[in-house]
Amino acid sequence: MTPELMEQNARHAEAYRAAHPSISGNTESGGREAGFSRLAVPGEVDVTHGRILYLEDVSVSFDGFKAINKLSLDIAPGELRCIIGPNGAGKTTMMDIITGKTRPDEGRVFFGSTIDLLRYKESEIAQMGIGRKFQKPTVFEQLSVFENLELALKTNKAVGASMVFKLDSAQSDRLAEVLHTIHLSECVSRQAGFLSHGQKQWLEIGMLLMQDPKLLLLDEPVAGMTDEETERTAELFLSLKGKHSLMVVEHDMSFINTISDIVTVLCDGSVLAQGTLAQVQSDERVIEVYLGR
Ligand SMILES: Nc1ncnc2c1ncn2[C@@H]1O[C@H](COP(=O)(O)OP(=O)(O)OP(=O)(O)O)[C@@H](O)[C@H]1O
Repeated sequence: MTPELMEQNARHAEAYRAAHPSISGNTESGGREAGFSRLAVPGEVDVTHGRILYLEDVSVSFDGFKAINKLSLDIAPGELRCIIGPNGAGKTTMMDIITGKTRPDEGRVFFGSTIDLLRYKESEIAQMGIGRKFQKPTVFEQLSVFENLELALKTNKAVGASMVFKLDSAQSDRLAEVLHTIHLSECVSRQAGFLSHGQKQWLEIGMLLMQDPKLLLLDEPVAGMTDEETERTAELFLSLKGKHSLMVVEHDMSFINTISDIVTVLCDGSVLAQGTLAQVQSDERVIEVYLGR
């Protein structure tokens, strides 16, 4: 992480806090005011109440063990929310619930103000515009960067199951834009199997971006990356926020420091603390369970 990049985001966070004085370490709503607010349009996610994602009193147990325990959390449109917490805190399970992989025993999970995610299947939730990136990159190693991105469009229902697939000009433009965003314009013909670990992660993020997701859930995106790749990933995420909403689970505090506005600390399946990184880092409870003394 260069000092310039950290400084740049520190300035950004400062400006953000100045513009949103209601954000404090203890707000349940976190960065609710952080993003843009749009009028409700039929077929679009209704974010007129300033929330793209809303979880209320969500619980799930596995064999009697409460992995998620009355978890309440919300995210503003365009926000980049960082989630930290000790191993077993429930971070992955929370993402499983949002994406429909795991059904909670109780609670409410809404996408915007009107879409009750608990009524939909995992595939339907993905189609709605919630993209998920798991820790390990899962690109098609035999295919080129271009073909991987093209394939991401083919999986979009709107394209249909046509055997002969040709990009229209809008799709070509989108692909070029995504290539640029993920810093892979120069590797467009390279076979994905020959990319570095970081480049594979960016390619997979690019595949999600091809479908223009409204919300991106990213699980430990910089694990295994070099310092330079981590830095470029920070730049990438900062460039995505505002256009997309992002939820990033990470353990790398330097990375979190560079990208975060609001950090939510999960512990024992619920929110232990929330605020700027500096606020949660000085919270005795967080130091006790996660950051160490
Ligand atoms: N399908 C399952 N069956 C049984 N227990 C589970 C299941 N999924 C998760 N758990 C348990 O729930 C708790 C929360 O797990 P989860 O993977 O969500 O934590 P996490 O915060 O993502 O941890 P890490 O940082 O290690 O990835 C853990 O104790 C885990 O063992």
